[in-house]
Amino acid sequence: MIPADELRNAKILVVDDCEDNVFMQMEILRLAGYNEVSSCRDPSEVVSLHVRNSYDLILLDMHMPGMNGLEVMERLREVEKDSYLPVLAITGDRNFKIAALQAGARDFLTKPYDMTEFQMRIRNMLEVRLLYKKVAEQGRLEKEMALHDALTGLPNRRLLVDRIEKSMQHASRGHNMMAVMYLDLDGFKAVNDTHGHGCGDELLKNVADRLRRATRKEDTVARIGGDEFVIVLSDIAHVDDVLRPASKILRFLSTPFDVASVTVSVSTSIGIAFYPGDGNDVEELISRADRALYDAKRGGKNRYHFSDVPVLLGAAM
Ligand SMILES: Nc1nc2c(ncn2[C@@H]2O[C@H](COP(=O)(O)OP(=O)(O)OP(=O)(O)O)[C@@H](O)[C@H]2O)c(=O)[nH]1
Repeated sequence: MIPADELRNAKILVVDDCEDNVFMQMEILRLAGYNEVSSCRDPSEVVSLHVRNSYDLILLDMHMPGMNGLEVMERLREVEKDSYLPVLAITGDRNFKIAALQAGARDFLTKPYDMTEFQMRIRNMLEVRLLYKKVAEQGRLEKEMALHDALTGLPNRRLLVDRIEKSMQHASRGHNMMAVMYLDLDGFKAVNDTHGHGCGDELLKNVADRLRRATRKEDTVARIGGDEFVIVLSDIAHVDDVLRPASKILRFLSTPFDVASVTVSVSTSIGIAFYPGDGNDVEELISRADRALYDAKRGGKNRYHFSDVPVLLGAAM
């Protein structure tokens, strides 16, 4: 059920060209305890007001000069993204009831209306509207959780695959390159072993923040496992477009972290693969970057290693 204070704070718009009607409805709503009620006497303003304020309920008079309630609803449908029109149609003409419902109104009141009926219908409509919003928000959160890592909030492997695909398509259209950087922290296990798993978790969150800061907004930073991260770099035209962020990341992550009241030090090794030079599909690119990462680890850690740099970037280096 919807808590009473949420109902009282629902946003309501009264639309009627007649000042007396507006006054009376506002009074009834005020007496019923609703705090967020506003009004409008010009039907042509309803859509822009709704876009700005996203009302939970619009009490809409059907007969207004210039634009009737049905026309207002038609325009509201164009802007209402989730196709739920929170409209309670008010009409003195019984023949208008069906047309109003067909146009998308959730309920109607026929004038003259009974005060109690007016209040009950408003309450019922608001309950449904607010429940609908909760369900939609829950769905959005679940979708978000399915694509993000719970600890750091970064994209997970599923979303990463999609981002790499899009970046490859973008590179292909622009006759450009993109790069996949595969990172694995050096010495992370020792942090867990010495300071505990909680401290290790905090460190991973701090690493995620620094990686975000070391990259551009349009790049994707994903966490795909324990201490493993992947970064997608789009619009690569020159080797410097990769060398610069790679060096920055090495520098950022080898700077000590203050976590859980201790200072800990790690570094990172990075393997880098390019599209189209190193592969033409997502899994191949990730696996080439992973192998390059292995070479970086074997080469002494705290460094980056290209998958196939001489072939791809010979001219640029
Ligand atoms: N705190 C924490 N630890 C994790 C998580 N997931 C995996 N781990 C641990 O992370 C460690 C990763 O192992 P390694 O990559 O071999 O550790 P490392 O010391 O960085 O090894 P090198 O890469 O060789 O330097 C393991 O000890 C895992 O148990 C997590 O979500 N939180």
